[in-house]
Amino acid sequence: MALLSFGNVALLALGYLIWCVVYQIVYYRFFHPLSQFPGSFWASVTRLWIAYHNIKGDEVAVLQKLHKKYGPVVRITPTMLHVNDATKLPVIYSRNANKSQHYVTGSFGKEESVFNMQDAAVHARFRRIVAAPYSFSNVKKMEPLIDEQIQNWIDKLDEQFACTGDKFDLAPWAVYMAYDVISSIGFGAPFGFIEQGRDVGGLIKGFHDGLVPFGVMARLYPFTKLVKRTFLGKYLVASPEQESGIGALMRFRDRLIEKRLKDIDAGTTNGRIDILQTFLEARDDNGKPLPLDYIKAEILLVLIAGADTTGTAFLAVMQHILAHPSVFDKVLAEIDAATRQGRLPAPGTIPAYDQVLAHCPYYIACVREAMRVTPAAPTIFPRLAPHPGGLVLYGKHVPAGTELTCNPWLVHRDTRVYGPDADVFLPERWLDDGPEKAAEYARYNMAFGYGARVCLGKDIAYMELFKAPLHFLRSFRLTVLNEQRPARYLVKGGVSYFEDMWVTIERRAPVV
Ligand code: HEM
Repeated sequence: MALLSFGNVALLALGYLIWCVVYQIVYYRFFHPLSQFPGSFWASVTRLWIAYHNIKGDEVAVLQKLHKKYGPVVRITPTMLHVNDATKLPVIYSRNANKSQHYVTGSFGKEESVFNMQDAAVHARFRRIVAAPYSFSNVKKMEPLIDEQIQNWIDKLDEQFACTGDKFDLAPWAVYMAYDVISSIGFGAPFGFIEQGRDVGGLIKGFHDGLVPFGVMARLYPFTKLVKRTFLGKYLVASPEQESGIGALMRFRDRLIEKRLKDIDAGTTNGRIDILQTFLEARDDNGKPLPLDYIKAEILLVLIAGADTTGTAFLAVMQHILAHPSVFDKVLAEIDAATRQGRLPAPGTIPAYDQVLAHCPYYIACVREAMRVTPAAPTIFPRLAPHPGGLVLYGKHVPAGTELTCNPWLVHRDTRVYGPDADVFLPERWLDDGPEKAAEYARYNMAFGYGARVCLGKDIAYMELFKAPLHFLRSFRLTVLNEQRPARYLVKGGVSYFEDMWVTIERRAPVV
């Protein structure tokens, strides 16, 4: 009887807990195969270390410091290595590399999209099916839809701010444009961010609010998986019933899909070419339509992956150009010269993608350089070392199944590739270092991810970024209200965004 007293049971439980903690520390620090790799003590024994730095927002800075101290490979969780050598990207992100369980959070709902499918073979099968609407030839067809939203945006800014002289925060306004572009090419109609001049339905705020929980859930995945099996799971898995930002996005998506299905029944889709229609018309390898729940997951991904990221990239381009007066002058001189020579259309018309690419190399270099120095997703993207055999890094064996990751922020600052000024925003490097070096910069670029899982919306994003900031700069003369610090750059859960880019604008005189 005495043996089973409450005190003894509690002692037993405490003893067991202490044994688990001691085992975790001793095994992972001294006996685990990754114990041969350097890093912080706490990182080697618990995932709480990286979750803590992710919440604190200094994950990248801490990793950078560790690499300075220990070299190109450091251990950042008990089972994960971080590599800052850009030339190792093709090895780590090889075609058959599976994603790790870091991706299974439930933050985007129950159903998986191509983004969080872990198995490389399963992903390859689905990616083949859903890739068509993202192909460059399809994006070219969408160019007029993208132009329409950019022009609406410019007109609205003109009416609301250029004509009045009122100051405004460019940060949310850039994201408004990106949301309306995505909804226009994704579903055939803009959400109405530009027209209403506000965060419709709180989607942007909701998305930003969800970033920290998303980052933490991904980093603590064994714990996340465990909780998802309990009654608390419903709070971790996003659903349309939730009041969260993702819940709002899901409801919005469901309404759009419902309406589209009705249009299809009524025969009133009028030959649409948007992404939703392409998914609804897609067939799997057996000629069957894709399950509706799966289409919903892919459409949600378009909303989540495509708007905020592009808005951030737009603002990164602006921030760097504005912070460097010589770059600003050079960009405008190039645009104006191309306009005078008739290589770009008159300022009232948005230049075609091909025109910008052919006649504004310096501007294009600014876009590439801004995305190099300030990537929209400065976070970890873990893959598993291949089965069987694993791989070898700097002479050390990395066992199969080990999590390996790079981070765009850090590989883009690799002095082995970019030289001692890797930290500096220098668009000239893309032009003056010669075509071979530029090809090398492109080869080791991770702004859109890497390898077989590289961003499907890359061409859509480039289409927007090659046009919208350029058209904005040639349309308005800009005054930044806080020249010392044009904007605040925040990283939450591994995703970055800008706030407080206050400016005034006036219409630019036509180029003669
Ligand atoms: C500047 C804008 C963008 C950036 C920086 C960006 C970044 C990324 C990154 C880093 C990944 C890879 C994630 C990983 O390896 O786990 C990714 C994947 C993806 N992105 Fe983007 N993205 C952008 C715009 C877009 C747009 C506009 C869309 C769609 C309209 C989109 C759709 C996707 C999809 C579907 C995937 C998953 C691809 C796959 O796993 O096969 N993205 N994106």
